[in-house]
Amino acid sequence: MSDTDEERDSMILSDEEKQYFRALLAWEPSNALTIMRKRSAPERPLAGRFRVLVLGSKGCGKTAILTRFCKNSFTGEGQPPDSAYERGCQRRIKIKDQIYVVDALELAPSQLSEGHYLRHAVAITEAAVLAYDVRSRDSFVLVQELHQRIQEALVVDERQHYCLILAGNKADGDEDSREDGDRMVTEGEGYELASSLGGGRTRCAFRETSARTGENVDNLFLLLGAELLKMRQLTEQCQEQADYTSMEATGQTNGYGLNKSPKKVTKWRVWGLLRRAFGDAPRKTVVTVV
Ligand SMILES: Nc1nc2c(ncn2[C@@H]2O[C@H](COP(=O)(O)OP(=O)(O)OP(=O)(O)O)[C@@H](O)[C@H]2O)c(=O)[nH]1
Repeated sequence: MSDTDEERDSMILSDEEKQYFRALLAWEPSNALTIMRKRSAPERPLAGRFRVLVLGSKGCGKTAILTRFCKNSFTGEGQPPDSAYERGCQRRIKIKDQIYVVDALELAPSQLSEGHYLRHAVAITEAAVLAYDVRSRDSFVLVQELHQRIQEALVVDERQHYCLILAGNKADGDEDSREDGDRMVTEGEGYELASSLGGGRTRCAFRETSARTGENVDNLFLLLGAELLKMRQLTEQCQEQADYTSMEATGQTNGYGLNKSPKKVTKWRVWGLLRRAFGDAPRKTVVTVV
């Protein structure tokens, strides 16, 4: 490969972009202490880490969701967001008595217009919160586009997993208040979209959230975390099965006929396992909407 090809393949990033992704990849607890929500639980060894993207249209409440998740506060409707959380935050969560760190990263809508940003962000994360504003039809439409673009950004790797959760934010209109009249997307439409993003036997769900009241905000990340653990376990099992089948096949090449090499047989068996677990997910990736 020539230098020019290499340059084309690699991302050309501005200093600010480099800083952003570097911070994202090397975010150590010491850096995050100032912005991490203080927990009273004693320090325990980490069982793992989840890297989660938070995407959505301008003003749908991405920073507010992160501020609620990491600091358990809300700056107030119409107020500028807490700048400490504009690009992401980090927080520990507990799943089945184990402690995990969530690295949550926000991509600004301006960054979404540049394809390489989203591609790179998807490549270094395992899951995304697709947020929309229940008072904005446009934000709901954008979420569908984002889903499509994430699919395109996912690397062609049969073992890669990527989980999604839909979040219909600002679902805090009081029945008697003006806000409820502002709602443009019903809860039913949210459920419908979530199931269309899944399909087959893939579990489809979504949550309506409110960064203002805190409703379901923690749940978004807990659900994603639990789903990622399941996906990791499944990937591991598939890998083990693939290794085993590969070894088996190497010793019995005669049994597979002319058109099926041991490698192909292994590939099909792995696919069989994934399909059995998740139904007819897209061919290239396993995308789960929890
Ligand atoms: N009522 C209500 N207002 C919210 C909620 N979440 C965010 N807001 C308000 O919506 C506005 C935009 O919130 P942000 O968190 O800045 O939205 P964002 O998606 O990060 O915006 P960009 O970074 O510009 O893309 C702010 O005025 C928030 O106070 C919510 O759950 N309920």
